[in-house]
Amino acid sequence: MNSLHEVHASENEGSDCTDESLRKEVTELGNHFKIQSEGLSAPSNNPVEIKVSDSVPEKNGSYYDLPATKLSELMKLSSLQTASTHSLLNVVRTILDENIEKTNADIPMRVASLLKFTMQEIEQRVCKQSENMRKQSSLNRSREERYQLKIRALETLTVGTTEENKIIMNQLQQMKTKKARLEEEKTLEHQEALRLLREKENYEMQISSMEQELGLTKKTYEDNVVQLKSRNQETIAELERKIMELECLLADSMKKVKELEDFSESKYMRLKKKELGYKHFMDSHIDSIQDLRRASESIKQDMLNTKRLYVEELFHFEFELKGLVDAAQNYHVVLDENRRLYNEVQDLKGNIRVYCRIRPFLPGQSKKQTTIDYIGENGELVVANPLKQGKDTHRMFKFNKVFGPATTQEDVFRDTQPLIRSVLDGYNVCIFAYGQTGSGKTYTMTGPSLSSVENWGVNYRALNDLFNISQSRKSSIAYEVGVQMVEVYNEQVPVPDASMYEVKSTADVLELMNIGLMNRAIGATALNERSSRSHSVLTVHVRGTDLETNVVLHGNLHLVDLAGSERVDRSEATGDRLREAQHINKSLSALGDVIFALAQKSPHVPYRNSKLTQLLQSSLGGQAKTLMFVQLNPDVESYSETVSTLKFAERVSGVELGAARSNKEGRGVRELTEQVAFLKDAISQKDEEIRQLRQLKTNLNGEKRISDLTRNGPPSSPRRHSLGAARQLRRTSSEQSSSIVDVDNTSDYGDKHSEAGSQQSRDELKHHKELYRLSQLAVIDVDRNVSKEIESRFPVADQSVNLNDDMDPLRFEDGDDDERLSDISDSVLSLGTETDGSNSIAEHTMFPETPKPPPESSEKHSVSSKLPRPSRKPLLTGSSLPALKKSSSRVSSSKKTNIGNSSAVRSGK
Ligand SMILES: Nc1ncnc2c1ncn2[C@@H]1O[C@H](COP(=O)(O)OP(=O)(O)OP(=O)(O)O)[C@@H](O)[C@H]1O
Repeated sequence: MNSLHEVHASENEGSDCTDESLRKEVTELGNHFKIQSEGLSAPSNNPVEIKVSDSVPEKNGSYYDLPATKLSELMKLSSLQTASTHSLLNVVRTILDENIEKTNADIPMRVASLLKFTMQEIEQRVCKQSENMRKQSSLNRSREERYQLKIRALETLTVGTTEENKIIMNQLQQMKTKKARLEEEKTLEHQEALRLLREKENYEMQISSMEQELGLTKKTYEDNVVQLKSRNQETIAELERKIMELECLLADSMKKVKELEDFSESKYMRLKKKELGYKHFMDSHIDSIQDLRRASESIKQDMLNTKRLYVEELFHFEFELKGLVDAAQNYHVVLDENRRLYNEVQDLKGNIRVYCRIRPFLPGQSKKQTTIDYIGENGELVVANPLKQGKDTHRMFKFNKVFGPATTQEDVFRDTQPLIRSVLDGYNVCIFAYGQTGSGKTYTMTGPSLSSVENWGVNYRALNDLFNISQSRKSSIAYEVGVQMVEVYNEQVPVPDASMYEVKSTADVLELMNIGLMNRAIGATALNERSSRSHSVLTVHVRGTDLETNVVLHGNLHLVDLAGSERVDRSEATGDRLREAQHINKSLSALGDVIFALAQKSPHVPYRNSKLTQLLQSSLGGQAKTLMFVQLNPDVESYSETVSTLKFAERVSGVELGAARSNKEGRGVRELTEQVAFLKDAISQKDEEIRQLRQLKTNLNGEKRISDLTRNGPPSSPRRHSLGAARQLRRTSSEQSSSIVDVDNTSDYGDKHSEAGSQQSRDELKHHKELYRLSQLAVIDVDRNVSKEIESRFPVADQSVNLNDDMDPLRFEDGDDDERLSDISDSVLSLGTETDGSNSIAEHTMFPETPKPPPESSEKHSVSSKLPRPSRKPLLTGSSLPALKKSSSRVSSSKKTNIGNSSAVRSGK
């Protein structure tokens, strides 16, 4: 090749310098390729190739065992630098293999494996590269040859024509370009070779670091081994020492066991001895225990006996205690029973019941001091004056019942109800409220307002109750309930002919009461804004007929709301109020006198002293059941009034009226009625005889008779005349919506009004009186109520008896003692007198006067009027209410103009 280059160089010498330099380059390139190809692809042929077997041991030797100096020598050898890659890699692989074999540690092994793997890879790549380069080199050689051929051909041609030279030059130029390209490729390959060399260096560095690591690991391992060995020796020494110790301990223990065995042996011996001692002791004590057990058994037995006795005792105590508890529990029952029995005794004795009610302080009076100190459950009441000190400041009273300030209207009525209901059994009942002004009489009797049922007072509740019960009993007893309301104002007595209103429903009752309330005289005083200035009497007449036996019963209920007593200095009354107060006080002191007389069982009871006592006469003196509500104002300023009221009430509670009797008319009455009918026939016969005699006398006397008639009026008795006059009065008052007292009856018993008549008339009168007395006595003998039956059979006689009944709305029956009878008649007389006097009879009735039946012939009157009979007042029904209101409002207006002085009545007198 060199020769070829030289040939080419010589051939090209002198042609031109460009060709020369080109040729040079081609030659250099060819040399380079040669060197390359020789170095890489044929190491064995390389003359400078290092024979590895020359310098390092073959497989039977070891790089590992080589000393460091030898290794550095090898590294310094220039032959290594020129050695083939394959040889070097073989060296690396050998070293690694050796390292792996020599070291046991895992990590160097793995690293070595990795290194080996990498080396294989490098080797493959290097081989591949070498192959490529060899191919390239052979390709280049073939190309070069072709080029040489071409160059020669071209040189040959150059010799030819210039043109050809030019062409060749062009071709040469092309070749130069190609050459430049090839040089570039060569540069690239060179760079690649450099890169590979660098990689190789890197790998070598890695290998050296790994070697270092391996060295370190080995060192550590060796250190560890040394440490372990020293530790092992220490442990062995320690164990040996411990074994020695344990052997010592074992020897000690053996010694101790021996000692313990000796000790336990001796102890066992001692215990054995003790056991024997105890056994003896036990044996000696068992006997004593047996004795004790026996003693305990007997004590136990004693205890059981004691216990049994104790239980029996307890049981006995329990029984007795139970009895006591029962007795204690029944205490209140017994108390109630006692109270009931006491009431029954009172009933039998006919005592006036007294209920005391204390009103609460009114709104605005809360700061006032109370006089009520104690209210007992059994009617005890203690009052005290908190303003006075001392031991006698407390006063105790006892009544049938005391209602405290918190008592409701319903509570009050509940305790009154049985009394009221007895009216339906034919008893006469009177309930009146007494107390100083403003103490709550109207509140108890009427209630503060009718708007709510809770406020209803005794009156409404009583009427409602009676009405309801009468309705519920209507299948067995047919009841007629009539109501009458009168008012006594300024000592003026009620109208005798006040009509009765038949109650058909509760609504009727309410309407009637409202009318009554509207008409009541009230006025404002310092003690009560709405002070009642009159005594109000609500009378309920009940007539019941037993539908089976035909027994008829009559009962009257009088509900009286008295005007309040008052100290005029406190009530600050003047003018009309003062006059009213005087009348009220006068009537109430008269009531006190009557009560005093009754309590003393005095033979004379001064009923006549006031119209009020006349009104209450039959309730206080008859055989009625009477209840008084004593109303108290708790205010300390009313202390003196309270005490005097309570004293009065105490006196009232001591009044014995006698056992009340039911007004039943049974078979006996009917028999008597027949007797009366017989008497009536006899009287008729006598009358007929008298008439005939009178006729005969008239015929005989002629002129004289006519003059007598002119002077003395028609041939009638003075009584008849009296009746006629009375009827005339009645008619007059009837026209003026008022009525007047028929004084007929007064001539029967008294002589104050007997007129001077003929002797004949006197005889006649005497005769009639005798007949009446006979019939009356007969009636009284059997049953006092028979008089009513008699009266019912003699319609004409009604007028005369009506007089008494109407005069005295509270009259239930005739008095049974002469004094009382005389009182009644006297009172009637007084009334009769008063009709002509300044004290006119006030007509406070709210009932319109019902027209009286036309007077019968004088003849008939003259006979039938000989016997009295009760009034047959026409009963109004619900449909009459408008008329009632009309009448009532008229009366009301008359009061407004001149209260208490009925002008109508006055004008009629
Ligand atoms: N139990 C009570 N509970 C609440 N307020 C009552 C009670 N009793 C009375 N009052 C009130 O006391 C005031 C006086 O009562 P009431 O008019 O009934 O007395 P009175 O005795 O009838 O008086 P007078 O004799 O002057 O007519 C009224 O305002 C009434 O509402």
